[in-house]
Amino acid sequence: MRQAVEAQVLNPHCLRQILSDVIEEVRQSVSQDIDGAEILHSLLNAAWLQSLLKVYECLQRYLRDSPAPALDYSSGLSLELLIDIRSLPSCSEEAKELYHLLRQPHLQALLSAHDTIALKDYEPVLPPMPEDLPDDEEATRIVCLVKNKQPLGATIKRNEITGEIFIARVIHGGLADRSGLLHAGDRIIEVNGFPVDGMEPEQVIQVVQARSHGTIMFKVIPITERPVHNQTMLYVRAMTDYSPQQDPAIPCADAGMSFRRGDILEIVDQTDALWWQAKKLPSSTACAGLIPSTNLLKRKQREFWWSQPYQPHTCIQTLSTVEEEEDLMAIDDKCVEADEEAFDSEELREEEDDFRSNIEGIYLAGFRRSMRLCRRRAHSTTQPSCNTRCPSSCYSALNSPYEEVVRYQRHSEDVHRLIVLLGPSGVGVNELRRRLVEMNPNIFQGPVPYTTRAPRGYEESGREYFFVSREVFENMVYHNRFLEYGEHKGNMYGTSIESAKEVLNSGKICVIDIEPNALQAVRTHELRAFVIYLKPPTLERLRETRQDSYITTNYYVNRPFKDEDFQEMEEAARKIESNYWQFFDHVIINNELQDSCVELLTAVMRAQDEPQWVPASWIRPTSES
Ligand SMILES: Nc1ncnc2c1ncn2[C@@H]1O[C@H](COP(=O)(O)OP(=O)(O)OP(=O)(O)O)[C@@H](O)[C@H]1O
Repeated sequence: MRQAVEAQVLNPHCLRQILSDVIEEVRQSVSQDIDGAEILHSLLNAAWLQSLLKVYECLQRYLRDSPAPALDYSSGLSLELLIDIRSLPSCSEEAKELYHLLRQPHLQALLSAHDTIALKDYEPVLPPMPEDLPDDEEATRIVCLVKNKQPLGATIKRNEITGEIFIARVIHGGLADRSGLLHAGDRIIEVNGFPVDGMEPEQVIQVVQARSHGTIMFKVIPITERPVHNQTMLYVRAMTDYSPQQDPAIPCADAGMSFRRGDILEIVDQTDALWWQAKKLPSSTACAGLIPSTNLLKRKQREFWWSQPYQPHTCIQTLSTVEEEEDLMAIDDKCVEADEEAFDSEELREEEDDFRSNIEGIYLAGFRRSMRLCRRRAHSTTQPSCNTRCPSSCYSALNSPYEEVVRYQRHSEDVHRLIVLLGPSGVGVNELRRRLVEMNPNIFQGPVPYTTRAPRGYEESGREYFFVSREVFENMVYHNRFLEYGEHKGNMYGTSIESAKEVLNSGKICVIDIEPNALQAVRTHELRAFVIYLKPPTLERLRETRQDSYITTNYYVNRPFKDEDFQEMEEAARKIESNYWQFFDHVIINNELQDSCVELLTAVMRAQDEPQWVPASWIRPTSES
């Protein structure tokens, strides 16, 4: 067998046959459960290997046949033909088709490429090798790079004692990297014939940039031992904004990459402890950019905290301060305290509103006004008590500037992902949630909330609410069983984790709306929340679209929107976005109601059926989560 194989290898056309024989043999090993056979089988079966073999066969055939071009002026010939056909007094259908084909830009490009190869007219012509090369060829290397519009893709540094210039890093996917000839640690002796020892790095760059195109010749002493790096693929979600142009510490601002909170980054190189290389996804460029490492960014964030009052413009933007958070809550507290009695006079209308949540015998739980009003004063479980439920996963996302993410595709037999809607008060969260549930109550459902208030005559426990005693409610709070809860007119209201899980376990898609500060409670391994942010449109569009809409305020059950309401909504949206944008999986600008409904439905179905980026800890839960 071995001899036969060796004989056949000489004949490249048989390679594919040999490969398929080997695959067959390995397949038998797979069925015998032999260790490693499965990996080998999938490797040998890979489409790229088959393609590679085809290319190899073509090249072999080329070597054997040594084809020569029949002519080297096919573009000119095609032009002559076009002129001839056009000058014909009348032409056949075939001639017309030929004329049409020859005029196609793709065919003209192909003919032009053919002529270039036939004439061996290769660009650019590299300069001749310098004559004064040292005898020891290993000691120096001459590298000629052809410069195009792309930057060189390497940064340099100077040894302050010796004045020698070294390549500090090679940017992944850049010109230098793709050449495979320059490496971090190589010492540069000359650039385009100029000795660079003793020069400042900026002067060296000027020499490099002096030629905007053509070739750049480096004489380098290659680093003797190149470190071997086993780079692992890492994807992260940025939890902060970063701008290299505003970062004085970056080694080369032009090589830096800016990003915004929520951007997904592919980290392609972590060899440097301070500066990583990354690409923003979806990426259209092969070249990576420099970004600060986790440790460096954390350090910058700490420095930012200390210098905040004095340094308004900075390269990073961190999460909100505690004061800002309190400010968001303070407006509601003031309003409620100012006119607590106004609610009593609206009691009847509140009940009427309750009835609207019953369509054709189906009760839509969780849309009650009392529940909505109480949430404005809500205390999120994430504040004091989350520590016991998710000690690291809740806070790590807030503390770490990058959150590791993985691509997750829900299996059809898995429970659905929790759908979370949030937005500034009045933007339309309830309206859209209600419309979604009403669209198909057999698919979409909200969780049944808990309350300590007494049931009314028509209410049933487990339908509108779970009616529990204050003692039971407080016990649930103590055990972190609420995603969020609050108090309204002396009664407690809350949405429990179990209520949401119950809907999910029944096979339905659970749709809830929460206040932003409860976000960390839903971003867990078990709920795998998909967060949809409803953003208000411009003030102008709000005025136009909300003419027949009503706002639920702390004073009035329903009243038309005023301009101040729209301004407050915009302001609240701005604060939510500046604090929580990185957690949004999808953003809907709630402009036209009908369009928003369609977009919501599409996003919800995509969340369930298409791959999404989710925190890696959801898929590889740590012992704490
Ligand atoms: N795109 C829209 N165009 C016109 N009116 C809308 C639109 N979206 C919502 N509305 C209306 O705006 C009003 C407020 O909406 P909704 O009650 O859903 O607000 P919300 O975001 O739930 O705020 P809150 O939690 O304070 O009640 C309702 O009358 C609703 O019908």
